[in-house]
Amino acid sequence: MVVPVKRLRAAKSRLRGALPAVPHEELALALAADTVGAALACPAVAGVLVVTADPRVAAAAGAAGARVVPDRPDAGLNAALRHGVDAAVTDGDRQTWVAALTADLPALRPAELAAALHAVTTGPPGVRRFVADAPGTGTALLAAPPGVPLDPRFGVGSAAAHRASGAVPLTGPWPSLRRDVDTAADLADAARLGLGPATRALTGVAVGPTGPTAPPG
Ligand SMILES: Nc1nc2c(ncn2[C@@H]2O[C@H](COP(=O)(O)OP(=O)(O)OP(=O)(O)O)[C@@H](O)[C@H]2O)c(=O)[nH]1
Ligand SMILES: C=C(OP(=O)(O)O)C(=O)O
Repeated sequence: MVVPVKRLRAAKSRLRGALPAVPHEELALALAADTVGAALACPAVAGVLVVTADPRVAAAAGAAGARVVPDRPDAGLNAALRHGVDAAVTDGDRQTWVAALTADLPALRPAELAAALHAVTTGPPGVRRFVADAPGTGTALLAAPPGVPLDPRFGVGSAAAHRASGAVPLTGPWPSLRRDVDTAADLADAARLGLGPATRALTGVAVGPTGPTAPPG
């Protein structure tokens, strides 16, 4: 599972100011930490490889148990993913699926990721599959079977681009996988689903099945 993370000072620009009391880089780091933590906790994930040029992201991901490879300078997201997949396939099991997961999924639940990956890896052979984000325009997860290039086409309108490239969209009851956080409204939606520990610590809001509650005191 390859997780790309942009340099924190440039990451999540549309989210800047969403939590006025929190430095923006801390929020971007927390989103990535919760995404990586959920992927590492998912029994269906053999290993997590983070592609980043950011030293703080690299340190946190490495400490959590991910493998880290450096980004290609200024090459962009899809080049980072191709680089990460090359590293994963070279060092890992060539008979396994590879997948890309965006690093802005702070509500991600390991069980939902496992269920999605089960759907990804069953069905007609030889086909790339993807899970769109909640609006249906972007992509949260893209996966390729053994021997098939991932051919990532992330960016604006990536769901359509992935579909046009032959990847098959999957839908299922995986709201935490689809809830990427680009804006303050997305973060509120993620909080309603239940944030991971790093992002929850920054928001100071405990979120239960009935919705957000203010912290005590
Ligand atoms: N390694 C790496 N990851 C990237 C790069 N560009 C984007 N990403 C990651 O790709 C994922 C999806 O990107 P976006 O949702 O657009 O996130 P973003 O670029 O941080 O957010 P905006 O600044 O609001 O566009 C996130 O996990 C980003 O951290 C890049 O050049 N290199
Ligand atoms: C890069 C992507 O994220 P977003 O559209 O959320 O910026 C994508 O979905 O391909």
